[in-house]
Amino acid sequence: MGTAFSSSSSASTPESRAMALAKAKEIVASAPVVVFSKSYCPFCVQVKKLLTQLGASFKAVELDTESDGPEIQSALAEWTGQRTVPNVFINGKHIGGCDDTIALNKGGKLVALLTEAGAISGSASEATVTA
Ligand SMILES: N[C@@H](CCC(=O)N[C@@H](CS)C(=O)NCC(=O)O)C(=O)O
Repeated sequence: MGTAFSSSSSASTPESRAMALAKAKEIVASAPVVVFSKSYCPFCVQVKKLLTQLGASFKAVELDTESDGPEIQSALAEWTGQRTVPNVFINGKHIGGCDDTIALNKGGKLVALLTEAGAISGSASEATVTA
């Protein structure tokens, strides 16, 4: 019989939520570019491909392969208001999802952000400009 106080190993508690949020923030601070992703997500594949094509280094965290992936995803939703993946951060700043990242690139702003963050070396981005 369940009670109002029954617990299970997967129940989220204020403590486990705080830990997941702290971990998400630690990951975001650990690299110039972080993509919270799921390995099977086509939008994630697209964003990772774009960053790779721009010559940017990035850290991808595949939430579907991490044991605490669901907790991290919930923490990200609480923190950024975005529950979907990809969830992209540049220089610690929340950028958004695939659409947002592509829009920044189309608007000509993504490379500058990536360069400022140190994810692309200046010469590499300039090397794409041909005579
Ligand atoms: N418009 C979003 C689409 C992202 C999206 O729909 N992602 C799916 C995975 S393919 C998602 O996060 N679904 C909810 C979930 O996996 O919990 C974007 O541009 O990033």
